[in-house]
Amino acid sequence: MTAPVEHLIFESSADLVATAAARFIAAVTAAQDARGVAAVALTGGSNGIALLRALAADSGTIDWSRVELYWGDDRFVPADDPERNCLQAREALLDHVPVDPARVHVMAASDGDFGDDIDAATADYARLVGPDTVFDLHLLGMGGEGHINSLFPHTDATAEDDRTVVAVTDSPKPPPRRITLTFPVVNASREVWFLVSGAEKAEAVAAAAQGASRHDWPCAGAHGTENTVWFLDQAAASQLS
Ligand SMILES: O=C(O)[C@H](O)[C@@H](O)[C@H](O)[C@H](O)COP(=O)(O)O
Repeated sequence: MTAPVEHLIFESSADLVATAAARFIAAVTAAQDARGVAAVALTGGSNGIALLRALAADSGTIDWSRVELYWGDDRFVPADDPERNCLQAREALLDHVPVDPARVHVMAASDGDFGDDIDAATADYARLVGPDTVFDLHLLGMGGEGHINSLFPHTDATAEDDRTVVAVTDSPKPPPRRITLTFPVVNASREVWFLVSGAEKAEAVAAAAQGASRHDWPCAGAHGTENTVWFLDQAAASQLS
C-alpha cells in the first residue's frame, strides 16, 4: 500500500509554520511515546528556521532530552559562517531548549575535526547516518528548481541509490561545497514534510504532485514510509490541479 501524501494549503507562510509547529510537537511526542527517543532531520531555509523559532517559543510536550537531531544537509564552510544550517538552528532553537548536546549531530564544518577534507567529513556523517537509520521525521525546504537537501536536478547526489551521505563540490547554488543526505535515507524516514512558500516554487510543487522524475525535480522523489506532508502557502500551491 502506498503511504498517503497530504497537501495542506495556508493563507500565509506564518499560518503554515504555526500548523507545522503544532504537528511537529504531536509527531515528536508520539515518537517518544512509541520508541522512547525521537529522531528528526532538520532543514535550513526560511520556513525551516521559522519553524524552529516557533518551537523555541512553545514546544508543548516535547522532552528535548529525548530528541536526536540531525541535518538533511549543510554547507561545508567554517563553523561560524552564518550560512551554516546548524548555526541558524542553534540560534533559532537549540540555544533555547534543553537538548542533550550528545544528541545534536551536526555535519562537520570546513574548519572542524577533518579540516578542509570534505570526503573525510562526509564519511564521518555516514558512520552516524547509515543504511539502518530511520528518522521519525525528515523536514525539507525546497528550491524553485525542486532541490531538497543539497540534491539538485541532474546531479550525482540526486542519482545516488546506495550511499546515505555524499559530498557535493559543485552545487549550482552557492556555496559550492556541501554535505547532504541522499534519497535512500530520506525515503526511509517515517514522515517527510515539505515546508514551501512562494509563487516561484509552484511549478516544482505541481511537478512533484504529478509524479515527475526525481532527476528533473528532486522534490518529486522524497516520500515518507508512513506519511508525506506538503505544507504550502497559496502561492506555492497555485499550480496544483
Ligand atoms: O541549502 C540551501 O541553499 C538552502 O538552504 C536551500 O536548500 C533552502 O532550504 C531552500 O532553497 C528553501 O529555502 P526557502 O524556504 O528559504 O525558500
